[in-house]
Amino acid sequence: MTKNRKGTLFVLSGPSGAGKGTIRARVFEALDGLSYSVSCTTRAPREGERDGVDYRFITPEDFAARIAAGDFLEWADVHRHRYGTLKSDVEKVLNEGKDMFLEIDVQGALQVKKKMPEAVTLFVVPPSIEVLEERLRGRRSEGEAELRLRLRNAVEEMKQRDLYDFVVVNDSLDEAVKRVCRFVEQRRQAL
Ligand SMILES: Nc1ncnc2c1ncn2[C@@H]1O[C@H](COP(=O)(O)OP(=O)(O)OP(=O)(O)O)[C@@H](O)[C@H]1O
Ligand SMILES: Nc1nc2c(ncn2[C@@H]2O[C@H](COP(=O)(O)O)[C@@H](O)[C@H]2O)c(=O)[nH]1
Repeated sequence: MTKNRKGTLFVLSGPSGAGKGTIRARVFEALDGLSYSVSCTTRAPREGERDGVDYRFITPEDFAARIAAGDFLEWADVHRHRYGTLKSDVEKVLNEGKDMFLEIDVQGALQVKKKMPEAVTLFVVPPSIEVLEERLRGRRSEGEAELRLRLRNAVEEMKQRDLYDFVVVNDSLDEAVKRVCRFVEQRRQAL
């Protein structure tokens, strides 16, 4: 039987290093029928990242052209780079009745909620700034200046958490994944 309802858009947000990507990967293993929106970014690929899988890596010129063309559902300058979600990707998946996850920063999440109040927003909080720093350092993905910038931005981003539909503290990963899965399932069943 084909579903004629639109899919649900889940927006996973929170500071860099809070664990969004880690939680999302585990939620996708646990739950069926979720799609992921591959964002565009002007940042350079990290070791192991693949174009079209982790991000669409595009030039600042291409990014600007896409803004001018109105291609983005949301976009933002985050930690000195640009990131954006393509409207066409989201519309296609939701119109097929499938549920989709975005994994984006706070500015982007608030833009989406304004345009699509029916979107469901989730905020991942690290147990503390000290633990966030440890985890970011452990990931070894940024140099010192970029890491310090991400930590400074985290303090401001965390002040926005009350604007979200659901907040999860990522202390024990298993617990955080369980809570997010339970919340997503409840939202899916409520429709
Ligand atoms: N509950 C946890 N306990 C210990 N380490 C964790 C936990 N959750 C995530 N991590 C580790 O913390 C680091 C940051 O996690 P992750 O990359 O998922 O964060 P993120 O929010 O997606 O970051 P970004 O926004 O920069 O992409 C990773 O090395 C990850 O393995
Ligand atoms: N507003 C948007 N933010 C995005 C998007 N894709 C990723 N992000 C966020 O940017 C930071 C940094 O990411 P990183 O991969 O360089 O560590 C992080 O908070 C991401 O969630 C997007 O399309 N729009």
